[in-house]
Amino acid sequence: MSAVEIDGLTKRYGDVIAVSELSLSVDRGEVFGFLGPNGAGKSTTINVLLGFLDPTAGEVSVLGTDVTADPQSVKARVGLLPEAFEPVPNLTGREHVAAAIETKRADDDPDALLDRVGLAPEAARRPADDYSTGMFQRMALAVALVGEPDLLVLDEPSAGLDPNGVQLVREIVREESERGAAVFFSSHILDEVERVSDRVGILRDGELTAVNSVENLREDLGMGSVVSATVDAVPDLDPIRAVDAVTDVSADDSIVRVACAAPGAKMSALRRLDDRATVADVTIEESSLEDLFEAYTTGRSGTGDGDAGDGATGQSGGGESSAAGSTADAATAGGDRA
Ligand SMILES: Nc1ncnc2c1ncn2[C@@H]1O[C@H](COP(=O)(O)OP(=O)(O)OP(=O)(O)O)[C@@H](O)[C@H]1O
Repeated sequence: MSAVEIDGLTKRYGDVIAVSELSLSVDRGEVFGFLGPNGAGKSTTINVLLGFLDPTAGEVSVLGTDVTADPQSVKARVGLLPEAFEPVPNLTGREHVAAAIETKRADDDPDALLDRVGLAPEAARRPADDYSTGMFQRMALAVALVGEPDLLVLDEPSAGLDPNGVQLVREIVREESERGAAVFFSSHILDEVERVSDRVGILRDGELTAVNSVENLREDLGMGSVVSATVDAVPDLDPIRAVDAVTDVSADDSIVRVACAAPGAKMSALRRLDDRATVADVTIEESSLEDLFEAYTTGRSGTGDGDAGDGATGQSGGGESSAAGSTADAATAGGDRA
């Protein structure tokens, strides 16, 4: 059974189509990165997923339950880190987490959760409305983790975090996925998404233009990698150009650069080069998720023959919406709050 199954989701706000005919599934234990420019429809999708908004059309089931029919039982099994989590005035960080544990009828130790997200005990005893953005984000993450949820929905989990915090989020996402939870998260930090996601979905004007692993998206667009090899003398390069999925070969005095559209081409090209010259050093530069993101959200493909914007797997329509966030949302979904 999938953790998330979205079938033909459309959400309209009056004349605005925020999400259109979006279909998507996320497996248990999978880390799914949800990307898209501002206003693409990410928060709208998340809000529907969690039962905060009703779909205009389509079906959404979470952990095998129809969200529209039974939003409460879905919320009880989901941990949510909303885009905007508003603190309860004067409530300490620890009290926020304790309230979430009570709301979810979970048996977590609040101190252990706060320790896991790196919020020091002294800080946890201070009112959360005095927290820095990063401290607040750590507390909100602890709230999301309450009750070992089967699905974690994280809207911009690294917003406001320092590099150590970003690294911590990555570790927690991995641990949760290893425990068997699905993780559905949106982020504008593409490096983070690439490091942690099994697959990514890219939304553009409410339409899902691509769903795949980053590696496969690179391959689809022909935006693979560039192998740069330092050689003693540049040989005839035609045999290297003849390797399958090699899209370009160039050289200067001692460096041969080979653009590869598929992972397998790198070693084949290198072997041929090594047969014809002495290779002293090699570096490999992968096209970044930034490049892919640009290609899929503007229709501009970087180097390859791929046709960005056609949609590798997904579909949907355009729009934008409001975020799932807020204290109340976290309370009901992931659970906290007094
Ligand atoms: N309550 C609303 N009423 C009317 N239009 C809305 C409403 N909420 C969102 N929209 C529209 O739906 C579209 C999708 O917005 P949404 O917030 O889902 O995008 P997003 O991808 O989450 O953006 P961001 O990255 O900026 O958070 C936007 O064009 C927005 O104008």
